[in-house]
Amino acid sequence: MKIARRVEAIRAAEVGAIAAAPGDALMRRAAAGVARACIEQLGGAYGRRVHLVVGVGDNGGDALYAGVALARRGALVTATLVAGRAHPGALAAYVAAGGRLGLTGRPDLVVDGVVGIGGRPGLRPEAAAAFEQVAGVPIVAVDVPSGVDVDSGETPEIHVDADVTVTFGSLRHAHLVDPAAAACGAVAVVELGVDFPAGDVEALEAEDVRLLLPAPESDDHKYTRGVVGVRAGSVRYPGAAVLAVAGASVGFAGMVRYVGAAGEQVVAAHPEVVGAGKVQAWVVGSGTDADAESHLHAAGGTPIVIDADALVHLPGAAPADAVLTPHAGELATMLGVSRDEIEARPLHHVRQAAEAYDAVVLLKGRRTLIARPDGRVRVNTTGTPWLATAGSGDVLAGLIGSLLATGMSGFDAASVGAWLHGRAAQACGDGPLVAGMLPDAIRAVVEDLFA
Ligand SMILES: NC(=O)C1=CN([C@@H]2O[C@H](COP(=O)(O)OP(=O)(O)OC[C@H]3O[C@@H](n4cnc5c(N)ncnc54)[C@H](O)[C@@H]3O)[C@@H](O)[C@H]2O)[C@@H](O)CC1
Ligand SMILES: Nc1ncnc2c1ncn2[C@@H]1O[C@H](COP(=O)(O)OP(=O)(O)O)[C@@H](O)[C@H]1O
Ligand SMILES: [K+]
Repeated sequence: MKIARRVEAIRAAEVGAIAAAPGDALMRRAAAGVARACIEQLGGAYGRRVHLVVGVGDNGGDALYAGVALARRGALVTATLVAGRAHPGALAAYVAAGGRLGLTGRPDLVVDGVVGIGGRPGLRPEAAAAFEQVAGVPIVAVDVPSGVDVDSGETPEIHVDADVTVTFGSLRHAHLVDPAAAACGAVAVVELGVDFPAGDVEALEAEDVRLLLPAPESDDHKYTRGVVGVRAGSVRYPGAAVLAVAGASVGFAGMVRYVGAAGEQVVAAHPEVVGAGKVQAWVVGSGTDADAESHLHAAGGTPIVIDADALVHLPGAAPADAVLTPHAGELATMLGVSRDEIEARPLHHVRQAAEAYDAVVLLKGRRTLIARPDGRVRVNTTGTPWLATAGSGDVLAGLIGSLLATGMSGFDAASVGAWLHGRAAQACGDGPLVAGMLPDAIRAVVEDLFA
């Protein structure tokens, strides 16, 4: 599990280690990790031109000590001190190692050491100008891309867009949560040997998913494995029914039931699907059009995935054990704000919705977020932009429903479902895909996990 923590928790955990380490030892260790990432990015150090953009705090100190390590390996290192001064010890070591001040020529790589966890969102004009001078050159950010809001993952002001971000000891929220995560590029964590407390934002990895996935026991039968019921599709959108059922039919539940206007199309595509009856979980809403409200009421009180058209028919709180699966536009309608506001502050809004509806809320996007009413959040890090295709959300709703039917909690079902769905898109290759390809790919991903 990848765990991201708040700045305050990280600072508190590091106090002891900083006091115990002699001189700038911790900073030098952090800087060694930054230098390694630069060398990796450049394919070597000797003769490469690296430019440091340096702020007044310890973040700038990290950048300068990284410059020392790079200069010792034969790189030609220059630095702009955006406030005209910098961490004294690091600056002295930098100058002693042959590092120069001021920019000369076009560098091969830029190191962003303006601010880290001590920074306020935005860049002062001198910092912004320093990056403008080297526009288009790849950037390695120290700790976080300067200018992002580290705890909220928001980017309300101008900020650095990095290719690689090197952080220390623990991920911060900005490394996982969009839009800040999109500004980080690839993220590497340098170990500092510090113990951190639990965090409230996390991301599943393959091994976590494998451990959470349901697998049938030898004495199971189809009813003990769980039955999922799908109320999706309509005369206008029969395909949504077929896709939601396809997502529900990847094989986790023992049986899939379908109730709705597209029964013929569903059975033609999935002959094993049966009609109304008892279920352990419902999936309601994908493509249900005007029938959404009646389906929502008819589904009643089992664990339930509420998707698409059904979301707007929820009264104040959702039914018990509900997983709501809006995209940004749907969440905007539910919360009475604009889509732009949701996209600018997804972590804030997904938590607000989970609390307001007293339900697990999965907000779809590049970095899908899954929130519980108590504020705990999982971020999905699998997927490709090709997944943004009509009907892929229907498959996801069905898949989550089938996991719920096996007895998984809503939080686990939603986060495991999102992980598999995204990994399946990656397995389809770096090229176009249609939603109908996902169910087979999900099966192959699960087979790989269990192999
Ligand atoms: N705490 C630790 O254990 C370690 C911290 N390290 C580094 O130390 C950093 C934190 O250092 P600091 O606490 O000195 O804080 P920062 O270096 O992140 O920035 C604080 C300084 O920048 C100024 N500042 C704030 N917002 C600004 C803005 N938008 N534009 C320009 N200047 C701004 C502030 O006035 C302050 O002086 C971490 O991000 C990390 O890079 C590493 O050396 C590893 C160890
Ligand atoms: N830029 C992106 N990168 C990766 N995945 C994305 C991106 N945009 C959307 N997705 C994913 O694509 C799916 C789209 O779902 P949704 O918007 O409900 O589509 P539909 O309603 O057509 O089924 C979601 O799983 C979402 O997380
Ligand atoms: K930085």
